[in-house]
Amino acid sequence: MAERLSLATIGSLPAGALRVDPNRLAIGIVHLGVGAFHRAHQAAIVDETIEMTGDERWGISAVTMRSEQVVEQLAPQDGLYSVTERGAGAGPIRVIGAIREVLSAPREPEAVVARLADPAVAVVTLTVTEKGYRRDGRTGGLDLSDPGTVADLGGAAPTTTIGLLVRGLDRRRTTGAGPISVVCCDNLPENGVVVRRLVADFVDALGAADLGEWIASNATFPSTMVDRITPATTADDLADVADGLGLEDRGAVLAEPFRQWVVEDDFAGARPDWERAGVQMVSDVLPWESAKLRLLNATHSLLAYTGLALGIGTIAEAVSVPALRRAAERLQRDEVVPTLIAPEGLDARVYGDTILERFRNPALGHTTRQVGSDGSQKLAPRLADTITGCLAAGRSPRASALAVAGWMLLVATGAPDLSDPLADRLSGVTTGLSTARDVAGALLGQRDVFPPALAVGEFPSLVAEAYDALALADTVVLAAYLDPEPS
Ligand SMILES: NC(=O)c1ccc[n+]([C@@H]2O[C@H](COP(=O)([O-])OP(=O)(O)OC[C@H]3O[C@@H](n4cnc5c(N)ncnc54)[C@H](O)[C@@H]3O)[C@@H](O)[C@H]2O)c1
Ligand SMILES: O=P(O)(O)OC[C@@H](O)[C@@H](O)[C@H](O)[C@H](O)CO
Repeated sequence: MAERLSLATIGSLPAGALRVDPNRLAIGIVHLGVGAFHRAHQAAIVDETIEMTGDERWGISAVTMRSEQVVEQLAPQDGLYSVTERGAGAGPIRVIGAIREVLSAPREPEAVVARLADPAVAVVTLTVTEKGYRRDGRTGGLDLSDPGTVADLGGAAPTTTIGLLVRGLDRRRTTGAGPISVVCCDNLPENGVVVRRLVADFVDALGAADLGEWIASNATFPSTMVDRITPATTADDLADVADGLGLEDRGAVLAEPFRQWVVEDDFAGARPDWERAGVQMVSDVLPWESAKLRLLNATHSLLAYTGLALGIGTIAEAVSVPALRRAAERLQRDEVVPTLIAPEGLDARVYGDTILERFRNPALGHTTRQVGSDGSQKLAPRLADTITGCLAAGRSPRASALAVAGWMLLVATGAPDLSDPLADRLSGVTTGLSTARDVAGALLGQRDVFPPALAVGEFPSLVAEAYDALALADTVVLAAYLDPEPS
């Protein structure tokens, strides 16, 4: 059994794997939600920025919001872990030194609040998944009936993302710790605007006007577009990494070589010189976010749900099935591209093609099940603008309807378990319904999942048609659904 990666064993690492000296770094960033994606994306970019600039203020305090597993993975390793790139153009393995502390919000909330209020901390980043924000799907604001939020508002030790964040902001206010920038890195449209609103909703519900004024003058919430396909690490991956590294690394992550981070340049205080590591600082992120969510994430969801319906395990396998590839191309070329305002200089069709190429990466093993999780939180942000745009332009959004139908089929049949926070209620909604039209009508009518515009007009019938085609699990039928004979 190989020794474990830690500060004590870095002397055995392959030459050049660790590029910054972890012992020299101060903590300047708090990250909430230290999952695989943060480790492969923001933390890796921070590490590279420190290497390129020599600015040692930006070590990361990484906070787990729920599971202790990541603490068990990273704390015995002094925060060190490796990033392995997989696929064409993969670079050498890199050990990341940027994470300098690992905290557990459920176990030590006061330590997290104290770190958020540390005057040396100027940036908070977040990847807590779409459901981690506890929004009311109908209004987009904070769900004030959520039990965790209710408890946080009542003054309990905070357990929710927004409750914890607000407690930290309040501590900064009362201690004069200085301005701070809150940088959401979850796949949500206008993610900075979303988090600003949720924080404001929480502060309003507290009735804390002073805090609200302090936040307005001292905190910013830049929106960001984040991109790097990062599957969950498997036991086989860990064994491969140990072979390459010569040390056991239980915190290892694997990702595609591609990565992109577009950040709204609206910071309240200092920030790392991320541009040196290729980050795009822009005045308006929205076109970038829309293009990515509507072309990449929506196509991902389409392949995940149709793939699951056909019993296909990975995205790379799904995109190689001709009928599913046709569905992906149809979604991108016929439904998204004509209804999207692309960022200046981006050819949306070429962007879509490169995304499909990335999905084909056979070395990633990104499962349809992982991509398909939490569908009730993801479908509308990824597809609603495309569907309404097509309907307004007289286009038939057949591929978008297929993605929605695929999700509905899984909800109605209950298999596999996709860990959706609304799973129980939604499967109850479909109990006893026997026709696709009834299932489509009932689920499209869920106001916290879909906007009202999708429940009227031709869209429900299209979803029902797609549902029937997909339920047969026959690629010939699917192909005929996607490209019907002209009547
Ligand atoms: N994995 C990717 O390819 C990728 C790419 C771009 C963006 N993202 C964004 O990052 C998010 C996390 O992805 P990941 O791959 O790190 O997933 P992960 O499962 O490895 O980590 C999820 C993190 O979110 C936290 N979390 C989950 N539910 C929560 C809740 N209800 N409240 C608070 N925290 C909660 C977990 O504790 C964990 O730290 C995604 O949901 C997405 O928004 C992921
Ligand atoms: O991470 P989620 O759960 O929001 O979505 C699943 C995938 O679509 C997503 O993680 C992509 O891999 C990622 O957004 C690529 O940058």
